[in-house]
Amino acid sequence: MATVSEKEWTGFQGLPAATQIILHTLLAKLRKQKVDKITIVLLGKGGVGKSSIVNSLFSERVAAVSAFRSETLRPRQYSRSKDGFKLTVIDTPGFVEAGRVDAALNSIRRYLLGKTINVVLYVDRLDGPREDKVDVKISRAISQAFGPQIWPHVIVVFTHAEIHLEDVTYSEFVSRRSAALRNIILKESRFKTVNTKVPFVLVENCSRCSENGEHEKILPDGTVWLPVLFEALVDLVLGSKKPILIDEKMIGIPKGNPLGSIWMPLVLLAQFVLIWRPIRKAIDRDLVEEAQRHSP
Ligand SMILES: Nc1nc2c(ncn2[C@@H]2O[C@H](COP(=O)(O)OP(=O)(O)OP(=O)(O)O)[C@@H](O)[C@H]2O)c(=O)[nH]1
Repeated sequence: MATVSEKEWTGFQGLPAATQIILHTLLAKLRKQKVDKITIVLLGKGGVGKSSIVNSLFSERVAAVSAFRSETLRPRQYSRSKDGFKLTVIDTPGFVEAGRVDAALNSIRRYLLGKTINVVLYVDRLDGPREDKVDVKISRAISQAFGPQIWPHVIVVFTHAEIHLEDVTYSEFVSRRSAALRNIILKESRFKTVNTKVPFVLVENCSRCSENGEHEKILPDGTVWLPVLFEALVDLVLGSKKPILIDEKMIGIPKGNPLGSIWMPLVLLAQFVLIWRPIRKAIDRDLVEEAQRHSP
């Protein structure tokens, strides 16, 4: 059973004033379109910063984070409300172990069954070596687990985005990394909507991240990333992407065994012809013989 906590979005007040102004504008935009709630699901490998994103989004330490062990052993749902708007974030355990997609993905999709979501944040680290083969497996697994229709709801989030490079500029590095992952997603997802690009956002969750004069966290190129993340969320939600219901049809969890329902009458008929009819005949024969033996 998931832990559900729904509280006032108090962390909002702790955000830098400039960020609050942008978020107020975004909330007004949502209100205008009569959107009073957004549900986000975080997916990705273990230790890439999913729980830290929950904390960054709420600007409050709601999810446990550890550098040494996985704190999210099962999906957990957090909600915060502000001025009639409710933000729900579902944190999930990493589903890739030693480069392989593991059973955690199955438990995640079962947890999500019956839930309506707006956005999936597919999280990976920007730093570190590229693992195209693993990215292929993850993209394929997400498509198989939720169906290709999930992809228009996905934003790729690269964490650990405060990196300092020597041989290449920051923007070049970011565009190479994002293009590589996007291409993999487009190829593996069977998501072929023309002109659709999977959006991506850069995030730096570290509390020691560089700041601008307004105390907003910034990336090496000066981007204030938290408002950019919220803008991407709102753009996706308002960009005619209706919320998606994770139902049995979508995730392919069968209600029963269809093969069983086709074959069962034949199995019963075969049992009747091959087993019960001969037994019944033998019993009738025995009864006749028994009656003949006892007759005078
Ligand atoms: N420098 C830096 N550290 C980060 C960032 N995001 C997360 N971390 C650190 O990475 C470690 C793992 O972060 P989590 O948020 O627990 O990662 P997770 O994906 O939720 O991990 P699981 O629970 O194993 O799935 C923690 O020590 C975080 O402080 C980031 O953007 N930059």
